[in-house]
Amino acid sequence: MSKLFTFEKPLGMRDTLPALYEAKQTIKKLLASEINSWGYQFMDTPTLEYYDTVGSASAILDHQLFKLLDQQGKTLVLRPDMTAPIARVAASQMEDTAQQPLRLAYSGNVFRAQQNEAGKPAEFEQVGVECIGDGTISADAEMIALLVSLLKKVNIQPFTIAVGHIGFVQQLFLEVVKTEENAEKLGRFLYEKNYVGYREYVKSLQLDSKEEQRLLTLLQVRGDYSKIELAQTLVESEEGVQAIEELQQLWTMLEAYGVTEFVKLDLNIVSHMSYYTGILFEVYAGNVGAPIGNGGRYNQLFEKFNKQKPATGFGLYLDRLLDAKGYKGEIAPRSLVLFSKDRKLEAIQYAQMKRNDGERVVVQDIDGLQHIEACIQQYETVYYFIDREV
Ligand SMILES: N[C@@H](Cc1c[nH]c[nH+]1)C(=O)O
Repeated sequence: MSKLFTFEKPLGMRDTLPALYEAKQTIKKLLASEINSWGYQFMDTPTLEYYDTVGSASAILDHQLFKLLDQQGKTLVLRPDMTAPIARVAASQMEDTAQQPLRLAYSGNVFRAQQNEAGKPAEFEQVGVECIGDGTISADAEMIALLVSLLKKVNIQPFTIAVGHIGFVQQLFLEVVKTEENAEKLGRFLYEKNYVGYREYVKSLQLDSKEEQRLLTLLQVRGDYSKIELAQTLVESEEGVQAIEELQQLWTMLEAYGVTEFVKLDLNIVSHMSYYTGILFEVYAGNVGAPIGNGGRYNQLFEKFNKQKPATGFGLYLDRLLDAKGYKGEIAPRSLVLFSKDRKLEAIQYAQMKRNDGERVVVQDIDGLQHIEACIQQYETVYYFIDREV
């Protein structure tokens, strides 16, 4: 085995060096305090879950799961998202009716295997919330309003939240192409944001021109809220009409929150998570090409845990959030107390006093330094406790 190989990391795994670590901590603190102030409570779940329960409930493609065996031969997965584990806990250990709806939050690493060196991480941190047990549109609106609050808090400018409705898209597809299979194919093009492929596929279906036009017009239902009128012309079924009504109610709530300037309508959104059932959304910010966060309503996930509970939530991708902020990798300043052995006591006591005042202080024996000048330059302030000439 070559020596180089020993230093390589598995595909998609990354180290976090101090500057990035500190930047993440700072952002997480801001997010957590805002999330707390909306009454959400943070919790944690294990990194490993059973494949049969959480693994299959999480709605991530099977080949993206990291699988391993425990001592009993049961298949485990590294959690590919936080929503399914939290649903497992909520379904089995948080049943107290007085506490419903549950407002839970998390900050944790999730794992999704990558197939090639596309530079995509296979382990990444998400900060998110879940509102469990509330089926009202008010809960959907709360998600979007909370997101706006968080993005303002961490000072990300500009940002947009694109809001769609997976029920609407599915209904339209079923009304026109009739079979689940064809509907799924259409959905896959939208999920990949491959609009050219979608158009070509629609044409290949050889529908009558009115029906073809319905599917093609869907691509135009993206932009400001007035596009809802176009959406209204596309569906006939009760479920389709209900989806439109839900979006209308949502906008009324978003107006009440005063956040509509940050929101646009996008009925082309189809998520990578298959558990969404209603309103869903994606957050875009800065120059980052992929969404920095996403979420939506998932009213059927709890069936996997033998419960009936409506729920909604979202997750923010911490790395992408930092990218959007144009993070420069600066490290918070530290001071240096440099001492020679004869003055060690003085140095240690001085450093302790400074630490008590909230300063970040390194205490360093000068004999332990190979490059004194270079070291000193790393610090904003240097306190000398040295008798001899430096
Ligand atoms: N777990 C979802 C985000 C989400 C949280 N709640 C609802 N959706 C994801 O990783 O994409």
